[in-house]
Amino acid sequence: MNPSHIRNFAIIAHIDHGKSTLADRIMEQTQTVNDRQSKAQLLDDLQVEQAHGVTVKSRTVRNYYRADDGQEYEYNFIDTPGHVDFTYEVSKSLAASDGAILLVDATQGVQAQTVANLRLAQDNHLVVIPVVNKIDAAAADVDRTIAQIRELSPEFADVPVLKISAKTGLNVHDVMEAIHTTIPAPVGDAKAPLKALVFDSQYDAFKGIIAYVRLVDGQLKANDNLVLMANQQAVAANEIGIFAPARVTAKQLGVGDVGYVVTGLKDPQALRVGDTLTLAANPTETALPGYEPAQSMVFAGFYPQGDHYHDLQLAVEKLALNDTSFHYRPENSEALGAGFRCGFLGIFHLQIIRERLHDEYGLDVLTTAPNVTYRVHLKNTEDPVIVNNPIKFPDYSKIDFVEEPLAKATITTTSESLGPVMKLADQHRGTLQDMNNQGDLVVLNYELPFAEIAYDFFNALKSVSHGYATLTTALAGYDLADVVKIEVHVNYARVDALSFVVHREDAPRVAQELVHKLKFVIPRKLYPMPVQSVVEGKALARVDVPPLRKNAAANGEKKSASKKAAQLRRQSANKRQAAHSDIELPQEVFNAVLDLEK
Ligand SMILES: Nc1nc2c(ncn2[C@@H]2O[C@H](COP(=O)(O)OP(=O)(O)OP(=O)(O)O)[C@@H](O)[C@H]2O)c(=O)[nH]1
Repeated sequence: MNPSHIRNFAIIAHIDHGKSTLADRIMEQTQTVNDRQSKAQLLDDLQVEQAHGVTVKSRTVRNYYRADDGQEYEYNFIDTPGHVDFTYEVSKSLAASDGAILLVDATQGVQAQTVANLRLAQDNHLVVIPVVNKIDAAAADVDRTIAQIRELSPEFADVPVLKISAKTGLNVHDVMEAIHTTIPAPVGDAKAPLKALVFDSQYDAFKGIIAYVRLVDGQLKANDNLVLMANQQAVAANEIGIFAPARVTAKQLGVGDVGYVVTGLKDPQALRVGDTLTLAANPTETALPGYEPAQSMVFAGFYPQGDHYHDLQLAVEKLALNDTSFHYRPENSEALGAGFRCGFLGIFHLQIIRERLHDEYGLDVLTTAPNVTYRVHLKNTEDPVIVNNPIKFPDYSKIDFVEEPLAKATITTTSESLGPVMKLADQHRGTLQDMNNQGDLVVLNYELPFAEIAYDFFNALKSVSHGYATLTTALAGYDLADVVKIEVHVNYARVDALSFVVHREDAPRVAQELVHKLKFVIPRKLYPMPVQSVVEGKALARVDVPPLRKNAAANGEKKSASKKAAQLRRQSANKRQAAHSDIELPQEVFNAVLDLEK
């Protein structure tokens, strides 16, 4: 299609404000999907997405729209995730778009993520169409929401704000029209050498790596010989096509088109999102700017259960290709053997990756307690040691001082919950930087240690604010931290995979809580086993895991024969387990560490 009739746009919004619902309506109105395909949510097809009701991966779909002016337009839209952990996915989608629809729920008004996503869109110089959604809902306050939108940015001061219900379809037609009248057509040179941005990728079991591309200049034809500019990797365009929303093959893609290339590459490391694809025979001179790689904020160990190391290796490689903000590298633990140290954008991201391993690869992994990256300065050395695995935390006698990452956290909340929210931030060592009002909401800027928000801060925030407060975070640098490593010894032997780092003042309390939790989850042996929390060489807390029950056959209690037999069976099962390895570490043991109030 002529580029003047193409529109590439993203839909951005706060979580649950209705992006996926609007995407479904757009596909219906353009007959991209027929009724038979029309499930409740067409786009959120990952199992994790349906389970949590949130979008995790961005999606791309091409639609053809016959506009009121009689012309046909090609609408490529990219549905984006709304959860704070997935901002990186949003910025990738925006780099492939020329405009964005900013959706605001009329029952909730402007929220923190609305503001954050609008900033991202403005950073990418996108034209933004403001839209109020859910006007059908009883609790909708349309006028207030419009007033809030106008306050958000001078560019909204006197543009029309559309009022729709994505659920009923009311006024969605106005959005369809605004897209071609407001968002600019892509600009590019069809005669120049091919220049295509790889903005996402996916691993297909049969076809290998599939690159999602947006063409900037030139043309791309099936069977072209291509090259990835970052590492000069050769790529054969075995198959090219578009998303409708499933993949549909095409013969050629032109300026402004969004589509896919089946690269034939099998090694998940071979392709980096953000790279530029060009023709091998006639390459473009300069690559596109690409993106900064996402920075992992939270780390945890993944270990296979049973004999599945290689399955886990393949699975994490493929997941990392599909989700470029997920990082991994091999690591070893004395207690658990070979596994991976994985980096995530946040705890919710960790949870999603675990669930995807389960749903998409049938793998259940043991997950060690998450932690942030510490900079440990040793005595008599210049450069700090970077530690993102507590096992590697240096011995306290060698440490001069430690620094931990600080987060700049922006909390948006209602004035009613201001008190409890500030108290919570205080309890988590937050320092208030500034505070201002945005309509009926209060925006608080805090600096607080990343470790404090890495665990359950978000859930606690939701609970003290009755679900209203939202949070966005960014790395603000590093700061001195008085932290210590807690080691767990079971039966006088250190279990390395259970080590974690806490603030010194919390150590005595956490050490006590931990051993009491472990008492009930460490599998029992025939003899009592001491469990100790050790900090800087001293045992701060101890409990004894009681031995397995007395021998059922030998005890003198009067019991019916069948009860005795059942008890014997249970007991021999326990014995078999105990004989297996010295100390077994089921996930519950790690959960005891995960659930601690640190
Ligand atoms: N009443 C009403 N409910 C709506 C409307 N649009 C969406 N919803 C509901 O709002 C909820 C969230 O909608 P989604 O489309 O899943 O929201 P989303 O923004 O895609 O959410 P994430 O993918 O999690 O970021 C769903 O229960 C929808 O049925 C609307 O116009 N009116």
